[in-house]
Amino acid sequence: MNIPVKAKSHAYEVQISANRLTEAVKSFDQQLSKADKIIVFTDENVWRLHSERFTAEFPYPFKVNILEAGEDCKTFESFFAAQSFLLEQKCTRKTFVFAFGGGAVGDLTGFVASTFMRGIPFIQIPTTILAHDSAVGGKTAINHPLGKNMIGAFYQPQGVLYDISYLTTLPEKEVRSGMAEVIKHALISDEKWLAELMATNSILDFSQADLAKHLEQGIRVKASIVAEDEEEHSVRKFLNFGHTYGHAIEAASGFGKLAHGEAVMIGMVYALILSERYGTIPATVTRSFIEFAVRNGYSFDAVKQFTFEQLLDYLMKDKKAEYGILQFVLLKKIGEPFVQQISIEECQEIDGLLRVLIKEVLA
Ligand SMILES: NC(=O)c1ccc[n+]([C@@H]2O[C@H](COP(=O)([O-])OP(=O)(O)OC[C@H]3O[C@@H](n4cnc5c(N)ncnc54)[C@H](O)[C@@H]3O)[C@@H](O)[C@H]2O)c1
Ligand SMILES: O=C(O)C(=O)C[C@@H](O)[C@H](O)[C@H](O)COP(=O)(O)O
Ligand SMILES: [Zn+2]
Repeated sequence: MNIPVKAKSHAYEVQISANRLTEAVKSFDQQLSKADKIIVFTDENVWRLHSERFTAEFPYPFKVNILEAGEDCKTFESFFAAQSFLLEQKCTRKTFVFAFGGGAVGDLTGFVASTFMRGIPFIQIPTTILAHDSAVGGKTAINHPLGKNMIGAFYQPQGVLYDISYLTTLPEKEVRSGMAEVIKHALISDEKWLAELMATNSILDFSQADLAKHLEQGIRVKASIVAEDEEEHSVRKFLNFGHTYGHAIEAASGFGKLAHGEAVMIGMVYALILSERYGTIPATVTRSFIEFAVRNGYSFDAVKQFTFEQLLDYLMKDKKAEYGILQFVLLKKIGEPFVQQISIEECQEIDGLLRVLIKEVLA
């Protein structure tokens, strides 16, 4: 199954398959056979679990750069070390880079590729559910201690080779994190799809076929938005649903403590409460959404660990903010996102409502 991503700067495909990595990589033979070097970036966990299989399946000689796992690889230090690695390996503009891992590996690798000698080609080989989102659309970045994804570039991969048979080793926490972005794609695009997800007994143990169906649907939502607005001037903001408050919680917790999707889930509840006020989302929907989240093991404990004042500095660094005013992605109804400016006073009020609601639902 190939899904086209017609980004303005560069069109490419997401190839979704199972147990077909060799064929997928070979589909780039024309470019790869001309490369002077092929470098694979991965992380310590992915490499521990999959190096043998990957090496057997990858059809070209390559050198590997093993990164620290998780957000620890999205740092200035890791960026610098990765550039040093490429220089030490005598890489040039004829070098091709692969990102074999989750969103953290993909974000770091993409940013390194975008800046090494002002840009060398890279391909994403995602290994997490979450990466159905992160590997597509060309947002690349590292974190700054003061804020999430603060330094980065829009830089599209040459392709995305999503062999979902590599997902079977994911721990439950990462399945949950990844499914949060699937739920986000449903919330911003399709009421029926969201209802189907919410009616599922557990979203953590889909069969491979059902999971593939949801991932494909999520990728289609993302691809069509990116085709319309690659650099987030308009509709791409919708993909940030739940991220303004979510990123603040994620950054305040210390990168890597909460998985990205776990934080986004909290942020999506915050955005739903705002959507009751500015859209037509009934309060009952927000409540059943929290119940659905709790049923599937999402935790809201992180909210209690911070005061609104502690979150505010991070909130204000949201990249959608304009002239010091925060912009939230909200829903008129499920599947109909829009962007709304919200004052700091109102943000604080909603933060209070979120805390009360969580307490009530969990009681
Ligand atoms: N660029 C984008 O558009 C975009 C979109 C969403 C999220 N993101 C970013 O992506 C990152 C989150 O991505 P993620 O959740 O994939 O995280 P990740 O890359 O940190 O992976 C999560 C954990 O799972 C492990 N892992 C990866 N694949 C595995 C496998 N197959 N089996 C077992 N363990 C495996 C990793 O080693 C890591 O410990 C965040 O930094 C977030 O900001 C970017
Ligand atoms: O692709 C996008 O656009 C997104 O916003 C997808 C998000 O899921 C992702 O977490 C993204 O990295 C957030 O971007 P940021 O600009 O808020 O850092
Ligand atoms: Zn995200």
